[in-house]
Amino acid sequence: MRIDVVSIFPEYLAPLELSLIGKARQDGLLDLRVHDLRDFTTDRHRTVDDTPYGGGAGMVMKPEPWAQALTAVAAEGSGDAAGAGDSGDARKPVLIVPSPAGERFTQATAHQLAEEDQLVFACGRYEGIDERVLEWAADHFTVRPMSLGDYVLNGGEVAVLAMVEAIGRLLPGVVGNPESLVEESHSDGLLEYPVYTKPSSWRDRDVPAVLLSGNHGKIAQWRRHEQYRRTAERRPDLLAGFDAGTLPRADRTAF
Ligand SMILES: Nc1nc2cc(Br)ccc2s1
Repeated sequence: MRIDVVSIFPEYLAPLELSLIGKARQDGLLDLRVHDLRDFTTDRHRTVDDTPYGGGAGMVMKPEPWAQALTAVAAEGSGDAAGAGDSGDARKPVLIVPSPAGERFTQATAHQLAEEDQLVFACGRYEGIDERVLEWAADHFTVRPMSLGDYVLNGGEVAVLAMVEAIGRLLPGVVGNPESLVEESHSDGLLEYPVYTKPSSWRDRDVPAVLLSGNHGKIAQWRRHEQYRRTAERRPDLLAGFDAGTLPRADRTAF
């Protein structure tokens, strides 16, 4: 997979050189490139913003630098994709625009995006990007404004760090033990169960006895119960679409 990130603060994306994602890049499992939007300006001041039509506070990101940057990264990516296979049927790259006004990014979204050939992340700043950029981009990209939650940041970079990690860790070979991707929060519609390690008694708090029993059937049942209990307590909204029939019988009406 190829990922391009366009930002006026490319150094914000430096954490993507570390840890699992950094190693995936070194191992050639992920081709991630960060671009400075100002490199696509043409004036001596490398201007990327201007005042909003209709008035109001703050500044809006100018359209032309974005069009230049997105055209460049799409062209680079299509060259890679064409090289990847003789079919030449590379899909349009996906343009992900972090925004409080976007669709909700979930674990399901991460799995879906991990299947794409190229992702391009456009990091807005100020009051946002001129809307005509997203309209224009629809001819060249699948455009997806994306929200991590109902709060406002100062720019899209922090959201991109989170999404790239959530997507990158799903790529083949990135996580050492793929099994660890299976029992995670949201992987089966529920929150994950609590985990424990040595010592079995710590500051007068004991590990649940079932986990020391060696009875794998009971352990699996206890873990499922805990997933459901936690989800009912912390995220009842997730239970709306959940099939309780997959629960141990005693749990089906317990909450
Ligand atoms: N939650 C989010 N807030 C923001 C703010 C700006 Br400015 C750009 C992107 C995002 S995503």
